[in-house]
Amino acid sequence: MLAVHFGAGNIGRGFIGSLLYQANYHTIFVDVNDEVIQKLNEKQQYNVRLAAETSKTLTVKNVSGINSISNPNKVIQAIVEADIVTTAVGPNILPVISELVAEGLRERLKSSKKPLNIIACENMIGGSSLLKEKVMEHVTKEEFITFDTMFGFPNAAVDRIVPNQSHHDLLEVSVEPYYEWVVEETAIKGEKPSIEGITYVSDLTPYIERKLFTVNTGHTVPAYVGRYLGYTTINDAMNDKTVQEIIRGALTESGEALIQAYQFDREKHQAYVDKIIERFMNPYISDEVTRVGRGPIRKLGPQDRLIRPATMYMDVTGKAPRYLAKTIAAVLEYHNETDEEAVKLQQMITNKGYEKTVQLVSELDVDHRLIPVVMKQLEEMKALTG
Ligand SMILES: NC(=O)c1ccc[n+]([C@@H]2O[C@H](COP(=O)([O-])OP(=O)(O)OC[C@H]3O[C@@H](n4cnc5c(N)ncnc54)[C@H](O)[C@@H]3O)[C@@H](O)[C@H]2O)c1
Ligand SMILES: O=P(O)(O)OC[C@@H](O)[C@@H](O)[C@H](O)[C@H](O)CO
Repeated sequence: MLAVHFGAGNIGRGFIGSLLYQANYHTIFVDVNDEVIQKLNEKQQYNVRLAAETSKTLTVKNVSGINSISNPNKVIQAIVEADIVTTAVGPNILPVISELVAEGLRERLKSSKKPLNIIACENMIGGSSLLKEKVMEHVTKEEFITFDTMFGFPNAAVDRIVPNQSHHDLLEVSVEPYYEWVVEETAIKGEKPSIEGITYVSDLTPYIERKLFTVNTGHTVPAYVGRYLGYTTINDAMNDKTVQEIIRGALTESGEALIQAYQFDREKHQAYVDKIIERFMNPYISDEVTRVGRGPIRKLGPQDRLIRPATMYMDVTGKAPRYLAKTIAAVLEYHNETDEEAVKLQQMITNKGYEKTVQLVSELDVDHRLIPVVMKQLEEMKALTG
């Protein structure tokens, strides 16, 4: 069995790659990082270490790599032979890989009648649907129906904290023990991939929203409020009383929105929140606030982890989401010269001001009630820290 996985980064190697190996796949990683690709081909294996009190190590074998810049034809051939295609490249890169995926699928149709599923494992709503939309932009009208019939793009939710790595061995990855991979069964074409660790569901929406608006919403608090307060790691930020108050408050607000939208059981949802806070405090993982805070413009997007739960909360309760607004205010104060989106956000703020910037990036109506709530929290935050 052959898996082609785009993105040999943290979650690619540390999560998807390890489950594929355990399900007896040979995984070809496709990446633009030549150093990682060369090492994968040289070693053909790597270690995944569980960051816990009793650390266990899994050696992931049967792996190789292709550099998609220097060897696009090899990627196309790999897609021809694949039994599954997965991605973990980041939401902004899905459009970038779409043409190559389309070429691979087109080539496959010349010699195979076997359906194929392409699963985007990204932190976003509708990741595989977006990839499908972008792939279809490279397909002719005549090809469209065949592509649509033969190739499934089931959406997915993936959860495992995999920080940036700094091991002597370039391929080694430390990961938290917890994981969850939920896939939309109804969009599968042909046989359902048998991979232990995947939970198939008929409607992914409650799962992806629960994950994104709890794990990722929660994560923004130690990242942005933590950075504002001068912390560099998530663990250190999580030990701060202000961060603890804001994370509990923000997750109560997003929780209320989710509970009312999907009729989640309150007690079970609270247990889910408590478990997540515990995961953020895992002393065996060191995660940087700049990794978790990367891409602040994406994170202020209309469907993403802050704006969407904040507007859902306002819609269901009629109240102002104080803690989510505080966190959005902290995003507006996020400075990081090495993060392109952070630089762009600050340039927008300099040119257009806070209010216009938040309105533009969140795509909220100019008179949306959330905007003054965020501005009020921003003022309070600045007054507190002088
Ligand atoms: N790290 C986590 O804790 C975690 C958990 C769940 C989901 N995710 C999601 O997984 C995705 C990847 O995150 P990550 O943390 O692994 O990031 P990462 O930066 O470690 O990995 C991304 C990889 O994609 C590669 N890449 C970039 N452009 C490419 C291209 N054109 N073709 C092929 N590969 C390309 C990069 O070189 C890199 O190796 C994101 O959507 C993220 O939100 C991450
Ligand atoms: O990957 P991002 O940039 O969307 O979000 C940063 C973190 O919140 C994220 O990577 C989490 O660690 C992960 O989603 C946990 O499952």
